[in-house]
Amino acid sequence: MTRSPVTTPPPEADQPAAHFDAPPPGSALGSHYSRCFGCGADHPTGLHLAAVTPDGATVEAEFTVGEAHQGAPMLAHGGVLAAAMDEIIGMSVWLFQRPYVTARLETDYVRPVPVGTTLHLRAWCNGIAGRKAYLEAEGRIGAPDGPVAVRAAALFVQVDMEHFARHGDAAAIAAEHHDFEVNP
Ligand SMILES: CCCCCCCCCC(=O)SCCNC(=O)CCNC(=O)[C@H](O)C(C)(C)COP(=O)(O)OP(=O)(O)OC[C@H]1O[C@@H](n2cnc3c(N)ncnc32)[C@H](O)[C@@H]1OP(=O)(O)O
Repeated sequence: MTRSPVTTPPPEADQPAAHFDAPPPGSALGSHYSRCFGCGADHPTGLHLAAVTPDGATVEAEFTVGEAHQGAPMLAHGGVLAAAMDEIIGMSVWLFQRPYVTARLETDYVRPVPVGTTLHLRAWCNGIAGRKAYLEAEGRIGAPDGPVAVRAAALFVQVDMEHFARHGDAAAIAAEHHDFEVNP
């Protein structure tokens, strides 16, 4: 992965550890918002990613590129692929049971991804320093050990729930959302 210093954990970063209340190994993570473009079941044209954590430390999901996702003829749009990477990384910080948002997302496009391809997405955290989480993801063609098509590195920053309540409906967020434990 070509990564800038912004998405590289500093030497003093802590090793990430899942929250005691995080989804256990082998379980599905569910959607963080039903109308989310990345994971919401109610989004009419979204990516509909459904992530699982096989081990409590990484998350995985599959994304099949459809005709609605084209950039060049019969090839996936780079922005859609970046959205998929953002989403799978966003799901991986769920393991910490704290609200984070993307501050920076860096993406390497390694191979073209034709319509009809199933990308196997995987994300994990490389370190946490204060409010900052340093994360990475990859998308492989056709199988979990298939050729890498996309890589991403990201800096996510922890926020409080007010961040979302300022623009969304606070009651609706509370009704469908996990109760994040901000001070475990
Ligand atoms: C209901 C639950 C829903 C769950 C949501 C899942 C989301 C899925 C992923 C997404 O798509 S999120 C949507 C896209 N992202 C955004 O809309 C975030 C927009 N940006 C912001 O809201 C603010 O800029 C941000 C919260 C990221 C930071 O603002 P703050 O005022 O809270 O913090 P500050 O600016 O002091 O930055 C904190 C630290 O992060 C660093 N930082 C922030 N943004 C950075 C950046 N872009 N690049 C590099 N460093 C950055 C900043 O330098 C600083 O470092 P130090 O602590 O070392 O001084």
